[in-house]
Amino acid sequence: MPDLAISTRGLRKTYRTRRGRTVVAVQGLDLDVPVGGVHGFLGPNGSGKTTSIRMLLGLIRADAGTMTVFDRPVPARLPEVVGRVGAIVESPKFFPAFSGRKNLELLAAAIGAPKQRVTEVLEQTSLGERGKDRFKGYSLGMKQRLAIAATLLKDPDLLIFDEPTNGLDPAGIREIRETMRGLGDQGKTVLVSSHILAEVEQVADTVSIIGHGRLLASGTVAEVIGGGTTTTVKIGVADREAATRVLTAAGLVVRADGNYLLVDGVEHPAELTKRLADQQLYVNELVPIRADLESVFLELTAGEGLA
Ligand SMILES: Nc1ncnc2c1ncn2[C@@H]1O[C@H](COP(=O)(O)OP(=O)(O)OP(=O)(O)O)[C@@H](O)[C@H]1O
Repeated sequence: MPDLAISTRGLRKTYRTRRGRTVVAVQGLDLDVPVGGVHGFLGPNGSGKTTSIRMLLGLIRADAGTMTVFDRPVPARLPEVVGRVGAIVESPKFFPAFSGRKNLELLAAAIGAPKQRVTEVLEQTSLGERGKDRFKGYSLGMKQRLAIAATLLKDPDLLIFDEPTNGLDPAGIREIRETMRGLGDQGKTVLVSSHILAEVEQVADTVSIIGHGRLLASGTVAEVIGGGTTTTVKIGVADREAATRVLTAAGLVVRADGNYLLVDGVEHPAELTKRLADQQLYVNELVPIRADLESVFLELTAGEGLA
């Protein structure tokens, strides 16, 4: 077993809504995050990611279960490790009229971080040149990177980012991804939650997939992809609409891809061609696509999280 930055066992949290309804947000979550590298914490909206992160950070109390951060039971011994943890759970507040650098200098002074750290963290988040510009002129991606820079001030070993790319354009998403990859490569542990697999697949070393507050799969990206028994195939067929109807009725997930169809969850491609041929629909091209995390995710979380 590798060294773990985070470990939870049987973690559980129930909310009571104002109308008296009970919502089980996290139900018996077992999560292991190895030390070093980027770990994707993945699940559909409402699957319990934010709730789990808030419990780990001691922001809300768990109903049951155990958690450790760097082998210390939390929340009991959180004070011993809190200095090694940086998190962005909600967007921090910065002064709009001050530059990014000035904002960071104020924060550094408040937490007792050396002033030269500010230059380092601006570099680490590729904000170096724009550090002297006013915060209010920053793009959303730059604001988010400044938030990451702020968490880096105290040089934490574990960084926790809850949906850091929400609302960003593709360029902003790429910048955040590169920042996370850089941190992982330096030996930091980065836990990043997301409901969008494509974003995390490219950057994560290991992943945990959750649904309805429970662990559905975990391991290296290759292990999780390899664990699926089915694959995605790309097919060319003249009447795509009719083919979609036939395949959907057979329980397969069909997506349009230009003049082709992508069919997820295929066990035997031959069966698919036979099914279509039975309806006088003839496949003129069939290419098995490497199983990707997206199709594994869709399979694992089918029907999950739509509370
Ligand atoms: N304060 C609360 N009171 C009542 N129910 C809540 C509260 N916070 C979260 N929930 C419910 O708990 C479940 C898990 O929510 P949570 O925010 O942890 O999921 P998530 O995976 O982070 O989703 P998202 O990606 O949408 O943030 C959802 O059904 C949500 O509606």
